[in-house]
Amino acid sequence: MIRFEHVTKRYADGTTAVDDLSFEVNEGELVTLVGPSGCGKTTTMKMVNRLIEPSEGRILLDGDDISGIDPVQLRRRIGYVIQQVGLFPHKTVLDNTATVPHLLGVKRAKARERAAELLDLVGLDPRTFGHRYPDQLSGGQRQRVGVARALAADPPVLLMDEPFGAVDPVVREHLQNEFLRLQQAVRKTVLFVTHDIEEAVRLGDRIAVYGQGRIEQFDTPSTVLGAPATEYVADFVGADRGLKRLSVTPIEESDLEQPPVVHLDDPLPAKLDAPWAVVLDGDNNLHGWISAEHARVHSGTVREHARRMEAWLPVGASLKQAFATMLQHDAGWIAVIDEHSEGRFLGVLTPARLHEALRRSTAADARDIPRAEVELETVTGA
Ligand SMILES: Nc1ncnc2c1ncn2[C@@H]1O[C@H](COP(=O)(O)OP(=O)(O)OP(=O)(O)O)[C@@H](O)[C@H]1O
Repeated sequence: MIRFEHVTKRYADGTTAVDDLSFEVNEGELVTLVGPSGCGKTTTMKMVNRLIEPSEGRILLDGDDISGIDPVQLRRRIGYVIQQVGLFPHKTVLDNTATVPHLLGVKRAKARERAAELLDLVGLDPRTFGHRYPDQLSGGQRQRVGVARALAADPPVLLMDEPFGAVDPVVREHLQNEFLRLQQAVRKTVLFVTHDIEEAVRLGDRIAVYGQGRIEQFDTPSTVLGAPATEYVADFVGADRGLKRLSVTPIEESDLEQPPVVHLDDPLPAKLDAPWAVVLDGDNNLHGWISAEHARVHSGTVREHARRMEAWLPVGASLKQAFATMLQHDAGWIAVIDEHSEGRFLGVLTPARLHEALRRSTAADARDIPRAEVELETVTGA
């Protein structure tokens, strides 16, 4: 979708901001460009919409060399979101959002209708916010308007330059989560510049870690964290990269342990093969749990004695969420369910399994093979 071929940018004063850069962003993919200040991220991005022209090499958009596309035409295919949102101060939020489609010839009423939908999509109720002016919004709300406006012309490509850089960390995380949800719905091809490695790994399908004018590693967040290509990348992602990995590694079904299971209408079991059993209802959905000791000394049905289970997560949630849930509920294990089939119980995740999952995913990423096919022994060297 976006392809850089040996692109170099030298500024007039001799600064080489980008040096022989080649990489490709696939359709519908979100790639984050991350690196320290001055490493060439913004220069890279601005060459895509021809705000900056490369000195050497070429950039292709959907197979077309962009140097042959009229910049105005080109920018219609590319939404652009920057930190200083650049909203028109004298226009309402609704009109700010409707500006581009209106310029492109969409009738004003239709453009406003579309703008209202987009504001809704980015979490701003158009009835509350549509008629406000930019200075009547918080920083986070202004950023959302910026995103809505960039999406208004429905461009296939979005360029985002530190769009959430100016808001406090809590709002920032909120905006990031909203943006991820939005991206799942709209599936744009996104280049996202940030100097924050946390933001890069949270948002990126793949991340490009920049050194001076060059990409040091271009890979999935879990591979960059699990197997940094160079010392520089290892340093940049930080000594706590193991912790960061938790947040980008999902719980998979193959990670789960199968404990003893009883059903609500069963009589209390006199003996269990484990200190506890998971309790399911008639549809095999999670109900709760029961301890073996309790079952041994009482009588009646499971229903009368089962305890509710608070510590559960859907499959696909991150290992970090799993760890947090264990801590929050002071639980030695958590139940994992399939949200897509009305909460069917899939198994449990224990701390040992969590640890295995993390190690297995590092090894799989490093060797580019599916996680389920990696044996733990081959990782630990046992
Ligand atoms: N117009 C210019 N003329 C000369 N040098 C420039 C110009 N614009 C940028 N540079 C230099 O090019 C290098 C890359 O700048 P760029 O803005 O792409 O970095 P960046 O990674 O986006 O940094 P930041 O995170 O601070 O925005 C820097 O050394 C910068 O000083």
